[in-house]
Amino acid sequence: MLEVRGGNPLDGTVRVRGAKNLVPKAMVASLLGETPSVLRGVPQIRDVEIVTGLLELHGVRVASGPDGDQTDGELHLDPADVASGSIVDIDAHAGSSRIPILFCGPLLHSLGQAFIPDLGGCHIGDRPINFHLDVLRKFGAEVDKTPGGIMLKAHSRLQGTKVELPYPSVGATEQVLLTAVRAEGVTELRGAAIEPEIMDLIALLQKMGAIITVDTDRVVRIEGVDSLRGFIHRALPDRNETASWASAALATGGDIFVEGASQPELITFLNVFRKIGGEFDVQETGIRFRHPGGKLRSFALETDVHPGFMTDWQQPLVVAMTQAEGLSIIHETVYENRFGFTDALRDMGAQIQLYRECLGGTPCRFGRRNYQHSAVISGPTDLKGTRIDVPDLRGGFSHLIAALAAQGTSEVHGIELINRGYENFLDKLIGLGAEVSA
Ligand SMILES: CC(=O)N[C@H]1[C@@H](OP(=O)(O)OP(=O)(O)OC[C@H]2O[C@@H](n3ccc(=O)[nH]c3=O)[C@H](O)[C@@H]2O)O[C@H](CO)[C@@H](O)[C@@H]1O
Ligand SMILES: C=C(OP(=O)(O)O)C(=O)O
Repeated sequence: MLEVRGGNPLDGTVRVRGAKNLVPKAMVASLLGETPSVLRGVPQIRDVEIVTGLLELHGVRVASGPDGDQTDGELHLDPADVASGSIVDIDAHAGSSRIPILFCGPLLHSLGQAFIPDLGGCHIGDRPINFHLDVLRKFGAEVDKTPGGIMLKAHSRLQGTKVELPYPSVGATEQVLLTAVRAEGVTELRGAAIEPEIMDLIALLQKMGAIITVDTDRVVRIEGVDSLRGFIHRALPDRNETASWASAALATGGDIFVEGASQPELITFLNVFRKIGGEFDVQETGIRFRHPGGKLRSFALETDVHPGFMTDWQQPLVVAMTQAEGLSIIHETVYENRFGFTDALRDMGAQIQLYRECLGGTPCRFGRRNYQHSAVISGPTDLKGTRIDVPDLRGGFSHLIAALAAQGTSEVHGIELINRGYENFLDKLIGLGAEVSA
């Protein structure tokens, strides 16, 4: 439990390192190499710990670089002794993260079999894995669902195939990439996701010797090769953590320099940030975000796949939007159930109404299906401290920002969920002047 005394602007500098949505996947990719890999910019977050544990269970030696992992976050990954882990030990990771599903392709190539525990991740919708399993079957894998997870077998080398994703899923695109690079023959993927973290994964796989072409219209072609070598790679910075700190600056009337933030992956976010009334300054070593004083402006937006407005930015920004003048509208088109965190904001005094209709120009998969996936926020409203139970990663960070923007004291329970994607967030908050005590 964290006690948060709100009402003061957050002011100062925080540093972001490698992206939560790339680093654990890059670690999985090291399984594909015949020589060791070096990954830099690795943050100390729970998802990295989970994947480290899973890799070690499969015989990969994982060690920090010469400076520990303090400055450069360097990780050495040596897959020389890859072996099947014990199902009981692997199963202990059930429900921990979404990354285990990406072990399928690399383990099938190395060992001909894989056991994948049930996935975890944020509870923001059903999050099925049907695309992943369909794709793996197309490559020739035998897939059996068991009570504790999924058992996969490859009786011979996996074969390149043609895949068309019904929706540009990030994870399913990564599944195809990590499987196709060592399959026999060519794989053509249509309907691919093209998020910056996927492009960074492709860059890393290319360093390993993979042959991957990204064509127009979400088409990716992969020519399978017989073997790959290890990589040396610096992970792209975490654009989602950056957007979270930017929203924290706006919500609390503060001024935060995010060291390590990179502009190109944030163009869409920066446009919205400016339109709402926030100011930013892109510098050589990062981006400064600040509330310039005066009133914030309401705004209507729809979340979407890249290059649209990233769904993971939505939750922290909603907190800032409770401070904007007039009606703001958010249509969530990626997840059917990502507004649960607004209950706590309403308890704090925010005026947020949820709707089942698509409140935006883009008809989405959730229209007429009884999901509350649009929100109307009426502001500005004063927020007051309350007791909050953290529901998930971004929702939890958003609740912290709300507690810091609120008058009075809040009790925030379950903050350990936030560690899954925000490195040292408590120290960072304290460094920004937040009054928090555990
Ligand atoms: C670890 C990681 O990188 N997580 C990110 C990744 O999640 P993740 O890779 O899980 O998200 P996806 O892009 O796969 O999911 C998008 C949508 O597709 C649906 N879907 C997905 C797979 C499938 O087999 N069947 C299916 O129906 C999902 O339920 C969801 O509605 O991309 C999301 C969308 O940018 C981000 O919010 C997450 O932060
Ligand atoms: C939804 C998220 O993550 P995950 O896919 O790991 O649950 C997120 O980072 O906001």
